Amino acid sequence: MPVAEPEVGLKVLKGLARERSLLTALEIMRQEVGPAFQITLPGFQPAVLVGPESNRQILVSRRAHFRSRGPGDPVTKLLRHGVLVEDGEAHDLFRAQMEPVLQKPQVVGHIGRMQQYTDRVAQNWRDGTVVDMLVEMRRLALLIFMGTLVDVEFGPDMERLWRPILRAIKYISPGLWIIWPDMPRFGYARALAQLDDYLYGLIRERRQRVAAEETGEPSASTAANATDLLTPMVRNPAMTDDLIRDQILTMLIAGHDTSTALLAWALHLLGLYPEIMDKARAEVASVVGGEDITLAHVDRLEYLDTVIKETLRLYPPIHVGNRFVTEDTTISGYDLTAGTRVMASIYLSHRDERYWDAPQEFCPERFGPDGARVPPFTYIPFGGGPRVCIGATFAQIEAKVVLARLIQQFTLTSEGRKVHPYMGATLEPHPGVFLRVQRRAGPR
Ligand code: HEM
Repeated sequence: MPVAEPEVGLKVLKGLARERSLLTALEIMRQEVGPAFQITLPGFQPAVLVGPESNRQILVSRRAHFRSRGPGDPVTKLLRHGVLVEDGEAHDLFRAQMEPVLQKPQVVGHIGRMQQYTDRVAQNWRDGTVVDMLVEMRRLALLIFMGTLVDVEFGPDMERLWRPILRAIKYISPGLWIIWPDMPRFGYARALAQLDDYLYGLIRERRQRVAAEETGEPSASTAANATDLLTPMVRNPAMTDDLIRDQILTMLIAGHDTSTALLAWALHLLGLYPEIMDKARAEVASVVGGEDITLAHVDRLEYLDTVIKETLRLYPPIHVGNRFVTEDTTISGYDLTAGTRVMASIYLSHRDERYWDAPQEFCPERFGPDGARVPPFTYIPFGGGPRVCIGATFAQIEAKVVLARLIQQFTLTSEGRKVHPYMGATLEPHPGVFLRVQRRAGPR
């Protein structure tokens, strides 16, 4: 596997110091070394692979030569037997259990609630003030995820659980643990226990609700044709409280932190490019007008769809597919020995000059009818193959509803503050997305 010459190493260090972003380091390595390279830091020597052929082999054709997580990985420690951690049969069983709720016919049933939650968050914005959309979109993504996919009102618990959730995200974000897997992690235990208390409490309540329905007692909602993730799990005798906790926490983290990033990036880019914002607004005005958003509108918001796709290209919230080689294998002609950490760089594939025109530019039109096509597995914001994102449909519908509603209701203008991508659990706009909000006059 190619490695960087010392002078490239120097360039990388300079880039790091200038941009304060590890992505800059990866971009310099890609430019100087090529689409496959090995990082050679003490204790951290992943093989980084870029481009459709590598992506296809890692995600599909040679996937049996990899596993997703190491035992010392904080993701494994936190999410235990969650679908994101498990491989093989256990993975397939958990996944099959959750998939029906995440199909389009079920997800579109949540459009009304997605919009209501958007209104609820936005009603606290004071006209003319500057709002940090990174924070607001997290609030919203949490309300939407819990309200629709867990069927629980999260509002009353938001403030109490805000910090524990951020601690859980920090716990799994890249850090020193990558080179020192057993390092002591102070300052997390209490927050994570608080989150667990909440989740186990939810499971207990749901078991009671389902039991009450089965004995014919009246209850708040019907579990029989549930469209949430929790109720069917509670009904499944094979699912213990621990296993359910692992799946719900997995989905809560994977399902809201990514949406937070996507929505915040999209608003950042729309704020930065007023002419693209104007086009999106014109489309929302002509398709939705002053009405509430319905499935028919969602399907017809084609330009907004390209804005979302292009946002995911430039700033994929999950910017890398991490794998470990379990048996010696070859990817794109490079030999990889068992035990090697492999990073399929979604970020670099999405900016690969071999496949994209002007890859650094924000240009939604490239996903429109006249845009140039790229080879399969070049654009993989949701991964691919059997581990493709289980929430991809949900996330895309949610993004459209939220953005369309905000564009319909508000004029959003950028404060022009510099933003850079920060590698947390997801790729986040750092230090935040500061937009001035002005409620639009006219019919609601
Ligand atoms: C913009 C939003 C989202 C993005 C960009 C995204 C991206 C991804 C990517 C790239 C993967 C594959 C990772 C890999 O192969 O290593 C993935 C997997 C996953 N995503 Fe998402 N995701 C999003 C939203 C969601 C939502 C809303 C949920 C849940 C409701 C979710 C749950 C999961 C789970 C559980 C997996 C693991 C699937 C498996 O291993 O079988 N994601 N996601």
